[in-house]
Amino acid sequence: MCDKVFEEDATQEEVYAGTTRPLVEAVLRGHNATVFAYGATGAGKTYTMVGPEDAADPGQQGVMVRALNELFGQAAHLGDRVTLSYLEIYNENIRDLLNPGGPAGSAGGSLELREDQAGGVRVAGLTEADTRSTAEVLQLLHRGNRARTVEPTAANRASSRSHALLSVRLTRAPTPAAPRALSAPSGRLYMIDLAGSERASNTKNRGKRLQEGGHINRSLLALGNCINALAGGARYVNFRDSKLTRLLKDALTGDCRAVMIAHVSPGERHGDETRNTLAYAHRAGTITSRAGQYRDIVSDLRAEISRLRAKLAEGAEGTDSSSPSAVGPPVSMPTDASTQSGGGPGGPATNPALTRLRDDLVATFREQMRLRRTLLDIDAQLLRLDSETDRQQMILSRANKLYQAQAGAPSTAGTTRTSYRAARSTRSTRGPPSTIASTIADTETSDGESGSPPGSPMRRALYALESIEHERSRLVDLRAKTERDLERARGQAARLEDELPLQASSGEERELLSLVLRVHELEAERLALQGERELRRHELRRRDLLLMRYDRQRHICDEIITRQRRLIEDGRLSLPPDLHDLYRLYQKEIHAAAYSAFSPYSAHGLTDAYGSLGSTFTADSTGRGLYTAQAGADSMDVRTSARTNELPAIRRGERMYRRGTRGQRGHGDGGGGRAGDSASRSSGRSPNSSNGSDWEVATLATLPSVMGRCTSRPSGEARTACSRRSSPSPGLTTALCPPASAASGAPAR
Ligand SMILES: Nc1ncnc2c1ncn2[C@@H]1O[C@H](COP(=O)(O)OP(=O)(O)OP(=O)(O)O)[C@@H](O)[C@H]1O
Repeated sequence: MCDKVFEEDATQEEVYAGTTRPLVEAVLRGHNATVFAYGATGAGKTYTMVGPEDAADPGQQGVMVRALNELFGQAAHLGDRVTLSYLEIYNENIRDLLNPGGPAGSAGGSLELREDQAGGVRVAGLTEADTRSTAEVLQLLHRGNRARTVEPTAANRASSRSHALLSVRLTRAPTPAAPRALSAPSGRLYMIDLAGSERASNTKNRGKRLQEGGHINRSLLALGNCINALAGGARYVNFRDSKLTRLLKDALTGDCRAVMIAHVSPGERHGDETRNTLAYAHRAGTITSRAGQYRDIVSDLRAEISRLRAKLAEGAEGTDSSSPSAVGPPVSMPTDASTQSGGGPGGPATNPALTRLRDDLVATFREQMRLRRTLLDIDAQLLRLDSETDRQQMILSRANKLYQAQAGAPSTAGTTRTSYRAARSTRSTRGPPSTIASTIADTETSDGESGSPPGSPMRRALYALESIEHERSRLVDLRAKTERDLERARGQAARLEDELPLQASSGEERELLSLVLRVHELEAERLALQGERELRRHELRRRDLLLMRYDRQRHICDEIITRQRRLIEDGRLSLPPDLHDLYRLYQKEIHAAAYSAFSPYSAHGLTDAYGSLGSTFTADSTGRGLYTAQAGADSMDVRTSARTNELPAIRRGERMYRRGTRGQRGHGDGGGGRAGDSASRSSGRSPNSSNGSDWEVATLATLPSVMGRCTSRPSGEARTACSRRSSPSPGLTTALCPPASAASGAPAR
């Protein structure tokens, strides 16, 4: 669930290094990044983000101070400009923590949110402090922290009653002191100390405190809804429900890496809050989509292009302005012949050292291209495995229920579910899939009593999951190795570029750089296209899964209605007229659907719908997933049952109708719709991409990844935290921290 968990004795430095340092590095490379502290009141969010109020010991300083120190240190070194703003949202009012009184004329210091034409949100009148001195910026931060709304509650002696948002913007300005000027775009880091979620019964808040708690919970709920929508891949996410979500829109979408540090208290009495926090963090964690990694690869490449452009522009400054455009591509793409023979971009080079350098440069960039494509390929395979895992999980949980019902063995099913959930959690921590193996062993040993019979859907799903886990850990390792190789190749290219001015005249140097730039540009376009194509495929798989899920939900609802009706009829209960009308409407609907059910499309739809339980997944030697469809229920059975058992049969008919319609719409091939769909999945092709159908496909808006930090109570209960994933994917991260009641002497909750 969490990418990293921090033990109770984890130091502030460890938590910072495990969660936020990679974000600071990303910001220095021109990305946007966000770190949130989330958790119940008193769980230690402010301690993590800010540090204790009287932190004389630098070791106690929180994430904000550490990140600012590091950013300012690097920025001063590079001559970059850093600006900072700090605000709080208290009772849905925005207050400038660097200027708590607000600008003249503001109502009680409350600032307004304004939307610009591009849909971006800004806070009117918010102070953007511009400083190059680390000491000064820390002073500003402390001043802002002192201005925050803090009140004592039963749960926390100094409870922050507001959400605090610290935003640091890094701007690369071209100055003579900054030789790498324009080498990367500007980046922004948001650091957010959310107010704690709270239960009135625990906090014993009354009056004003209770009202604050209501605002806090409402905005956290709005944030949770956005997270849920993003995690579910929704096309429309409602950020407008609270000021917090409006402000965080940029941080939650687009090219923004994010870490959520979820704070929990492992004490038993905090069980409910811990569970809620973990569920919230887990949901946030699922926003992290591998989809974001495509954009990451491409955006790194684009940053490299900007750097090369800047370098070319710098080189052009001192040369004749009538010479060929320094930034434009004066050379054509290298052909294999030209690059291999040493024939350069501008004709054969006479200087052997320069020829060698050019060949090395081209070879290094070719290697980088190859590695980037490999990364993209691995990500595509991982995406497929993610979808397949979800599918097999659904099959498993369905099969579990069936066995529970048939064998009357809730204990085994329960064990399987629990074990599998644990097994699934090994996915993110890259642990061995041993839990799945032991679950399989469990079900095997309990055969005949309550376990699943050999060859059953449950057993097949477990085996499929086991092979998926093996494949996933192989791919994750391969990805890590490829990233290391890419980093090495980048270093090698940088060294060769540094050697260029020594070996080449400025004209030759610019030509070579133009060549490299052009290669990068073409590569970026290619990768972007490839990535978007893969995202569309993923979106189609996600929608297929969603349809399966809806089918399941409808099936359960139908079952409930049928049984309730039986109860009503058997007990001769009289119905309220409106309910009676609803039943009639329902009956009409399913009858209408039943007629359509026997359309030519139905057989395919039904086979696919029911066959889902019997389909299996295997991975071939290249790691690509193969689907093997197996026969499900056949349409004759259903027609028979339609006569003998009206309600359930009609329900099935309706499902057939919907499937048939979808297949027809997607492929324009009538009854072959779903079959075509299955076939194209088997071959790894998207039905959508293959025929240019009119399906609308939404691309997931993703955060890079979610990290978590869980700190437990200082009194000896665990302090735990979750940290960022190994791969630098964009997303949200989550973490957990302890309530300070023990340390602070606040009353125990
Ligand atoms: N890891 C820790 N080590 C030592 N003390 C801690 C730790 N975590 C929290 N505390 C202490 O616990 C108390 C409560 O922590 P804090 O104020 O950070 O909680 P919070 O989650 O921000 O609560 P709220 O949401 O109510 O503002 C503080 O006195 C803090 O110093």
